[in-house]
Amino acid sequence: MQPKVCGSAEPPIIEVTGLTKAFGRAPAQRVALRGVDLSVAPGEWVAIVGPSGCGKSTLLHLLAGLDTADSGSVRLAGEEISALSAGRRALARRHRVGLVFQAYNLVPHLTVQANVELGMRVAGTGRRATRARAQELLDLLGLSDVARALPATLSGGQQQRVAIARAAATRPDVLLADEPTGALDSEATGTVVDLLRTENAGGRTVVMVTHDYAVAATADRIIFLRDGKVTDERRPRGLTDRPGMAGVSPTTGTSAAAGSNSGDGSEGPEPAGTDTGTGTGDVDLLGLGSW
Ligand SMILES: Nc1ncnc2c1ncn2[C@@H]1O[C@H](COP(=O)(O)OP(=O)(O)OP(=O)(O)O)[C@@H](O)[C@H]1O
Repeated sequence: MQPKVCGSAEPPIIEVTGLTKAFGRAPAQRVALRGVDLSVAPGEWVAIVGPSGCGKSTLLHLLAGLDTADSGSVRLAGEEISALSAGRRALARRHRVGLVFQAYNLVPHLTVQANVELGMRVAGTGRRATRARAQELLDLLGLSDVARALPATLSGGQQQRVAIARAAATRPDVLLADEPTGALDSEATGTVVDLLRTENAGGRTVVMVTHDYAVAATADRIIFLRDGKVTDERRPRGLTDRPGMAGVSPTTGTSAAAGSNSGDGSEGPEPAGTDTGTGTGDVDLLGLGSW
């Protein structure tokens, strides 16, 4: 499936206007979002990047309906979720959204497999289909060996992959992922990016927050957030030219984004020879300056 672009005839699956959010009260108030507008087309893959504390996770939480904004609107598939009660927001989320939290939020007393199956069971998916889908994701993410283990016995990277498998399991319309590769080495990062690409190709809209230049560069579009505002957006490569991350090391700098521009008018990466991303912020994959 060809990723779609905002501005296409189809209405956006996510539409955010004038979103503001602050925490606490003056003088200790922290303003997280200061009027964010964002449209995401169905089937699009968007990366949200920006410095620590600029509001990325807050935005993701509001998109998921986990929290409410002080003002502004969040429409998910045309439904104004900011106006819903917490219970109705939870229902909208359950039907449409898969969430990968920064803290994973796995259920500690359930095995890896049971965690991955959880959403499907809640949704009433049949037993055989549930097993098959869980097995497929565990295989893809290299977790089959730990299917019967409890989350606490896994490494951080393994737990992160379980969280991703759980979020993707129900084939939600929208996958929202907060730092989905934050705890992973370069090989596992490639595996997760490949999985996100597969899910995206299957029609899922993906919105991910990331600090990793190379991971951001795999998206159709990168949104830059700073001080609670969208300051820029870029298309790291042509929409018809989506080189894989498999075999590409985001930590050694041979990035997917170092491929050629497709010449379709989208904004290309820095020319070959430019240092590529490491996730440590020491080189500048897209010529973006510091985030
Ligand atoms: N529950 C909360 N209570 C108080 N302040 C909060 C809360 N959540 C976020 N903030 C504040 O809102 C601002 C934005 O936080 P947010 O977590 O959205 O940033 P971020 O860009 O995701 O950061 P990071 O990259 O470090 O995860 C920060 O100043 C943060 O301290």
